[in-house]
Amino acid sequence: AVLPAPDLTALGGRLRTALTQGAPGAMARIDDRRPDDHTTVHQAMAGVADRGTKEAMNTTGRFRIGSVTKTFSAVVLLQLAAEGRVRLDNPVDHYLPGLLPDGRITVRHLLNHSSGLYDYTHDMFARTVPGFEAVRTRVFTYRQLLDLSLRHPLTQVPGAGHTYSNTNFVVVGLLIEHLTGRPVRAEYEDRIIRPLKLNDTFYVHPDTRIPGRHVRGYLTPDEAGASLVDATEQTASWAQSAGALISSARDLNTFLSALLGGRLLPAAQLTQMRQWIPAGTGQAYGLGLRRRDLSCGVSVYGHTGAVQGYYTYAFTSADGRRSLTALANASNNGEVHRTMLRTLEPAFCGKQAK
Ligand SMILES: C[C@@H](NC(=O)[C@@H](C)NC(=O)CCCC[C@H](NC(=O)C[NH3+])C(=O)[O-])C(=O)O
Repeated sequence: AVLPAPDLTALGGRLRTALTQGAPGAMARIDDRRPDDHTTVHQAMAGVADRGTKEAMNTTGRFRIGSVTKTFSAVVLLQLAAEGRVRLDNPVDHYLPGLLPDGRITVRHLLNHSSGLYDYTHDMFARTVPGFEAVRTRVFTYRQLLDLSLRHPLTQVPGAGHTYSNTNFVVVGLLIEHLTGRPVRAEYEDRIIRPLKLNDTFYVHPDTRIPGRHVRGYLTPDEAGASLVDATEQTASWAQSAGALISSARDLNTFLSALLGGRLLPAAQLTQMRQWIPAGTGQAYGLGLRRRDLSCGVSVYGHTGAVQGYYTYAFTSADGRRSLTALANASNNGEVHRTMLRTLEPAFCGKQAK
């Protein structure tokens, strides 16, 4: 179905609102492949990419994409499933005996966040800035992150519904490395980054630097009125296969368009990825993929990301012809998060009745 033209005025308004709510900068890029197969690129930006130099926000800089990484990890595991090297409904125990405390947890439970594994980031970041400072240069093994989770009992019976947990995609990373004998970086590069020519997309863990031209990210402390913390440099080792990729608006739009356009996974696996379980009002979760149902009746597919200093929103239409990536270089700021989610409507529903 042909979508209405994006409402760029409303989109720009949302970005400016995010600035009034505390984001140093915000931007959005829409790639729109029309029926005649010409692609139009729309861009909007506001504020600064760097509070020190006052460099203007831009849509070409690289940034930390947080949990949008989970969609990349899910694609790798689903490609392995297509190659017959893993079965989604096998228990994780079948591949990694004794790793998890409950033999009922399957590979699918990891990918749709229904395993019940406790999310260790709840403890790690209970106090936002001290928690970040304690881990920003640390390097964790997957096993250490899993051990932090296993200090807590399962939060639910495996398969009993969607309960989001970063731990699930740490185990996915462990599983990918076990099945392939290679680091997840090599699998991202060989299966996604190189084939799609994602030249702004990197997995540099545990290096703390963002390669090349990038947007600086600013963490909002819990204490009202406290100064923003420049969180640009970190190992992101607390996240790894759950959130440590670096990318750009162009590359994420290319990635999601290719994914929903059927150019990354065989049809059978894309169908599995779109097996939805409810995940809140107008939301559902598939396998490493979020679905959001917009007010105009359009559903969009992708993922959000929240890593210190960066909020990412990356979604595409059902056929992958229109993709939006929006970024605010702020985090731990609920108002900015809610405002940036409201870039989806102008991007995919166009002009709304006032
Ligand atoms: C939401 C998003 N999830 C992610 O991107 C994952 C990688 N991030 C988190 O789980 C939040 C970590 C804390 C961020 C910190 N917050 C705090 O420290 C709060 N005390 C911050 O906002 O920077 C998703 O899946 O959609």
